[in-house]
Amino acid sequence: MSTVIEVAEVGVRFGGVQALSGVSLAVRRGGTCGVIGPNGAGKTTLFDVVTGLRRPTTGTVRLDGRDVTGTGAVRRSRLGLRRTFQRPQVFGRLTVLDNVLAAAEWHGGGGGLAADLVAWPARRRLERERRERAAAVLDRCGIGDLRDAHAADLPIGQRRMVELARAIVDEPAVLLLDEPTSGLDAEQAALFAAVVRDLETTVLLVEHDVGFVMAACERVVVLDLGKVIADGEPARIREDPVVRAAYLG
Ligand SMILES: Nc1ncnc2c1ncn2[C@@H]1O[C@H](COP(=O)(O)OP(=O)(O)OP(=O)(O)O)[C@@H](O)[C@H]1O
Repeated sequence: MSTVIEVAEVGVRFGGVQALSGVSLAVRRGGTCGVIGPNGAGKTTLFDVVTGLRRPTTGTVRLDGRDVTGTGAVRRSRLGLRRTFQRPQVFGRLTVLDNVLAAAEWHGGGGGLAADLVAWPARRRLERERRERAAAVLDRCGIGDLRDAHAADLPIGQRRMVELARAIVDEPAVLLLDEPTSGLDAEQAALFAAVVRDLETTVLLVEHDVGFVMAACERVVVLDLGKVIADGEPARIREDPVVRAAYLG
């Protein structure tokens, strides 16, 4: 099984603070990996390095075998990387369905008015398929009945589900989730974990809620003081004495 996300010997230094040192991890195609660790462990910094918001001081990042260490966030998104944010980013004035449609790529092509007229039936079919795809994703995320609501009127938990629907509607190659459960109630968190587990996408997530990470991820990496102190299956991580001492207590 090939590796899609590969972080090799990454170090990040902020002045006198070594936020990450010698961090390596690899996520296989279709795998779901969660990163946990106490406050200040370096989770956000690692996330920013993978999304392209921060260039590491040392080490390399590869996406699907391609070295992207010096590649910006926009270009990484063109390579099929999508992310969500700690505060959900949605268009408040648009309906829930339109939020997802705005994120769903339009494969109908350009060509102006003449091309529009000639290709009209085919484009109408593509548009219908796109709407069906968007509606199906909303159902999957448990917000199908909210399709006509304005995103701004929704509580944060539902807005987070809208953001997830937007992120997965095009079945991205790689999905990064930053603190996905903040604002979710227990039922929404369970649904979120189930949706993420069923994705064929390769997923890396950073999260405080250890229970969620154990439920949603097949792999867990534990950071402490900028270093990987454990990396393995949830059951093993839960029992790991080093992790218990540093973090789980
Ligand atoms: N821009 C910055 N300038 C200086 N130091 C920083 C910067 N960003 C992070 N740090 C430091 O790097 C270390 C790792 O921070 P980071 O935010 O990555 O940890 P974290 O695990 O995400 O923490 P939290 O769980 O609190 O969000 C901390 O010591 C932090 O103070």
